[in-house]
Amino acid sequence: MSALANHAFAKMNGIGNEIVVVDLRDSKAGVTAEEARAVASPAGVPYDQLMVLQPPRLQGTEAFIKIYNNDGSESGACGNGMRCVVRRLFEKTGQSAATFETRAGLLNCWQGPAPDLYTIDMGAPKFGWQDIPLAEEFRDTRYIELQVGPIDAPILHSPSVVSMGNPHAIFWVDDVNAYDLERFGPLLENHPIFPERANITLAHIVDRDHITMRTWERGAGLTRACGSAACATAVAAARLKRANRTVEMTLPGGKLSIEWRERDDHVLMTGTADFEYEGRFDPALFASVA
Ligand SMILES: N[C@H](CCC[C@H](N)C(=O)O)C(=O)O
Repeated sequence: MSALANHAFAKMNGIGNEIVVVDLRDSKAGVTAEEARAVASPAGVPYDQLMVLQPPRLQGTEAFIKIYNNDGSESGACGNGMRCVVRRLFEKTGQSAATFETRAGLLNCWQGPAPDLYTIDMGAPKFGWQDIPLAEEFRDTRYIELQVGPIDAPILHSPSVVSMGNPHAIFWVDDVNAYDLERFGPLLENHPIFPERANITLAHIVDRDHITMRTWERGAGLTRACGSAACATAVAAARLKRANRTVEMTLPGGKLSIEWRERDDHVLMTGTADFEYEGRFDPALFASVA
């Protein structure tokens, strides 16, 4: 039987990014892609990302976290999901700081500057074409050659690309709502230039301190917020010298503050996390899962 049958979960969201948190630290079991998809089914607890806490592998960490998209694929990073995990831990233990391990490395997290704010150190961005990864060499990833639409009149073109532990492409536009992201998102997410697919963001630099954005997520589709995309966008804008290293990001679901710290190149993301409800998974969800 699935380890998730009757297991407790928490439904949360990070500025509208739908998150389910499952604590499997007391179990040897992991979650398969099939189980992750079963949870995401309409009869389950639909989510953008499923955050699974597994027993810590390294001393000084709270847990090893596996991050699933609702299509069952795994991601190395999920900024909004991390704030949800952190809020839940802090509320249960009274801690105000914690370190977690994910596929992309160690993440330090702490209570933000107000009681409802949480800060995640998302680590250093990577810009090398092999790091994103891209399928072919681009020396300068501040803009890469990629477009959708007619060759002589592209609708979207020349994105910046960044890895935040997961792949991001950011298209700079004047109005993030003027494009049919639901149509272009899947084409760009699955473009052969991105061998591991990519999260696709439309971003508008309002001024040096403020950016508006919308994201089509790899493996999850349109979401109300993508924290790692907010980090990637802030970094890409600063790299182009079009924004400051500390910026406020406006996403469909709310706001995030991003600081790309000079001292160590790390990206700090601060925002809220909301608890919605908790429950136990219906075993029937996993009936057809091996
Ligand atoms: N919503 C998440 C990102 C999920 C990333 C995922 N879509 C991928 O890279 O596969 C965030 O807040 O950072």
